[in-house]
Amino acid sequence: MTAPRALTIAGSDSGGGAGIQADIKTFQELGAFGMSAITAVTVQNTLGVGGVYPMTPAAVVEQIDAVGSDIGVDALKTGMLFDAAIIEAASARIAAFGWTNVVVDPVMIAKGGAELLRAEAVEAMKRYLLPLALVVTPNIPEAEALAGMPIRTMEDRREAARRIAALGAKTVVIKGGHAEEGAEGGIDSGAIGGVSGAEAAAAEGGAEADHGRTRPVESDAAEAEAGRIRSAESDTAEEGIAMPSGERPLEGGAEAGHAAVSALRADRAMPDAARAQVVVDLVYDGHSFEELTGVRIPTRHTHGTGCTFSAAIAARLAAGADVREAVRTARDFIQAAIEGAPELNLGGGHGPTAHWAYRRLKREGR
Ligand SMILES: Nc1ncnc2c1ncn2[C@@H]1O[C@H](COP(=O)(O)OP(=O)(O)O)[C@@H](O)[C@H]1O
Ligand SMILES: Cc1ncc(COP(=O)(O)OP(=O)(O)O)c(N)n1
Repeated sequence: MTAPRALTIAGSDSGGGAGIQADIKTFQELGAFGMSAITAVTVQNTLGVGGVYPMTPAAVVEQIDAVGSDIGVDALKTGMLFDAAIIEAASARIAAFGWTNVVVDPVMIAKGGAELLRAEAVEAMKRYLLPLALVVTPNIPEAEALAGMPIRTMEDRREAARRIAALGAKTVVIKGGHAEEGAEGGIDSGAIGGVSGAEAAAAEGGAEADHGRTRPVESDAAEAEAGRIRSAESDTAEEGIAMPSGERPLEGGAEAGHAAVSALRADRAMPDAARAQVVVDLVYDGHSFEELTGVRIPTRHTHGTGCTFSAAIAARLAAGADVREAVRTARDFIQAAIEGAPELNLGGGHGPTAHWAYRRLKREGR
């Protein structure tokens, strides 16, 4: 019996908040032994990306082969892959090793605007990598690029998830960090608007941490029978908001955010301003949708959130969790990490998240 083994194929972030560094920290926090195949070295801090030095595809392959042939891999994630040649080479090795616990974070553009994937490489990602993905975790701009459509509403998000699943990914998680949930007309049909760093910074300090964390919004017929608010059992059925079994209002802290998340589950009629206080990740397994809702933390310290989220999924898969459990744990992990970010207080720009926060909450029994 070996320890859970997790590999990241991604870029290095000298600032330590994203990329390989975030992945290895996350693996460690969740009890997986972390390994890396570095695709590019970025010159990066909280203020942005100052340079990108890609590896050759052969060097990436050698790293993958070195760990795959000796140590072994229970789950892997991909992050910044930079160009089509690296995507094609890495995909070929993943397929050759027969690895199936594959989490693809289709990193394209850093929050500061730097290009981490060449635009022409999107086609290679769709062709070579997505068919190998057990889970793919695009943010909204990435989902737009992969699905080839704009995303303004939750129904758009569902359609984009269907299109991305059709490319071969078994589970699609369209993350909501870039969305202002239900800014118009509700979470199910409302427009999705970008949240700028400046807006987030302006709002910072407006709410303290929520320790209630992720509340799944199920879409399944059994839940409906149990008297949930609304449900959908499949892609074709009505999809909507339902209250998970045993659900109680969130407790303690971030009162406005709590109220928004609770209202979202209990009553679809709520002010737009309140809806903007939730963050929703949409999960699609090819059959049904699930919405994971959490309190939106008003902070600019979200550097590396996508890397951390996907690494947490991979770590849990490496330990034997199923996809559903892995994604939920990852959502809780990133929520805790963002809540803990202000205590780090690092850098003058978009600061990193606190990778140890989830473990600390667990240790405290929360
Ligand atoms: N302000 C926030 N408050 C709570 N969770 C957030 C916030 N911003 C992002 N997240 C969560 O972090 C994860 C990464 O989301 P996102 O920021 O959309 O990805 P990326 O870093 O790839 O752009 C998702 O689970 C999302 O729900
Ligand atoms: C080396 C490297 N890889 C990925 C990213 C992007 O990280 P992500 O979590 O998607 O979000 P931001 O860091 O851009 O906020 C990165 N910056 N560097």
